[in-house]
Amino acid sequence: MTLVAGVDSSTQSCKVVIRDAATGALVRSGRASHPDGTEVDPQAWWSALQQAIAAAGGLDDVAAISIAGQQHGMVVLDAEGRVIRPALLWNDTRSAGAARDLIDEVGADAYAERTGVVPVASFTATKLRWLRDAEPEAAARVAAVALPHDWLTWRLRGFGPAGEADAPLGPVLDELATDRSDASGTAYWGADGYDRDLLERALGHDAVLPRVVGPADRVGETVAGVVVGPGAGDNAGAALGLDAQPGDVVVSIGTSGTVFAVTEQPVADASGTVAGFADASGNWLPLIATLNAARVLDSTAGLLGVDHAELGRLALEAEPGASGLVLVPYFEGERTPNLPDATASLHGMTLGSTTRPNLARAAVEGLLCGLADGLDAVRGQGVEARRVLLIGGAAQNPAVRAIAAQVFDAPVAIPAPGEYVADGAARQAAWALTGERPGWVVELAAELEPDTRPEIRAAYAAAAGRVADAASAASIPALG
Ligand SMILES: Nc1ncnc2c1ncn2[C@@H]1O[C@H](COP(=O)(O)OP(=O)(O)O)[C@@H](O)[C@H]1O
Ligand SMILES: O=C(CO)[C@@H](O)[C@H](O)COP(=O)(O)O
Repeated sequence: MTLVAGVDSSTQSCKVVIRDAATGALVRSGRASHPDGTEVDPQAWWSALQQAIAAAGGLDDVAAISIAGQQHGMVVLDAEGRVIRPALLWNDTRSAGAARDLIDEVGADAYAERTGVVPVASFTATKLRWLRDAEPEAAARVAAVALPHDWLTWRLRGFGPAGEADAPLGPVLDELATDRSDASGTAYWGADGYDRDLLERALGHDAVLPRVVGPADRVGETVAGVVVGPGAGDNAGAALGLDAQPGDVVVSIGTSGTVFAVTEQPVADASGTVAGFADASGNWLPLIATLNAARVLDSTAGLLGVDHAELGRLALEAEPGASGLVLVPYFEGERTPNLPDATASLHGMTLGSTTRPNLARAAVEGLLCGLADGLDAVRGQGVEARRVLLIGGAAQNPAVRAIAAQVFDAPVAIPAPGEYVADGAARQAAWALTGERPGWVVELAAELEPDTRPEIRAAYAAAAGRVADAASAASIPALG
């Protein structure tokens, strides 16, 4: 049996799956946690990757590996291959002002046309601009800019800072490599490749960027001779892992909430709502992302003093609409809509509505309504949604599944529990190894017909609209 490995180095953890290259059967798996915070030393990801590989039984009998990972994180390296400062992650909003500055200088239309995206705080370019302005000495030392999966792939192949025992090949920056999907989340890459003018505007000078290789290209080998594939951004990895087809819209509820589909044509939304990313198969991946997803439930469960199972039971005890209680869940600011400084708010509190079941339900409804707005936006770019494929940690919750069928106006299919980002990376590893895209079958655990309750989204839209109005009123300077 030929084995391949796939990795998801995500925000909260590193997951490794090892599968039979021929059938896709899961042979073994492992995971390790990542530190909390929106600023993380990449060394923690490297340690977690090694722990997760060990927990999955190691790579001695594995023929190929690919790494998918959280998108956009800024990993800056000096000329000796050392990480200059902790990486700023996709959910770090300190670069919101830098995003506005870049749009003012370049224009939203020009950004959308050149890169498929309009900068928001999540994207790498804005983090580089923040570095240039806030930490100019660090910015001046930047010799190369990588993303989390690019850097891990480089380290796995034996490159790294000079003198490190686990980096025998040293700091060869030109050996950094990536794929289209992750490059497309930088806001300095477009269909024609890197846009060096946009990189220099952001960072203040040119730098080595990872070579962008094709979806099935090998980027090299590990020191032990395991073939290494290009890797991918995590959402593109999930689309590949699910083998998403036209008509499938994937909704992922992990640390981020994302809504995306694979399309043959690129998207350029100058409003910036839908990001026109690339996918991991040579196509495109229009996507919206929210900053507040599974952790809305983590937080609400903590507040109620219950575990996820009990939170779900409570939520299903309440009526649709939670008797008027609405949670607008912008705990970490928000990206869609673009409200980086927002905080979460609870609306419709009365003596009658303020119950534990209603609060549990309002949390689930709030996070799903944000994603339903995202589904509308993705559809607005011409994407057809014949069904929603619901994945990510929170998709395991029965209340999330049932309420998804009430909030989304399309059938909801729940793939069998699995790590679809890591699975996509494993498919890519098999593709790089054999030259053929695997045809592994994805099983469904459940299929739910729409049970649409429009009152849920109507109440949410009213409350979220008030939050957006208050934010824009606060940003208008007073007269006189
Ligand atoms: N049954 C559940 N109900 C609700 N949330 C859950 C459940 N199981 C896991 N989660 C949450 O899902 C998140 C992890 O999901 P995952 O897709 O692995 O995220 P990421 O890939 O961003 O690290 C955690 O916040 C975890 O608490
Ligand atoms: O910013 C985005 C997509 O644009 C996020 O989807 C990140 O890629 C983080 O993913 P998870 O850790 O939530 O899977």
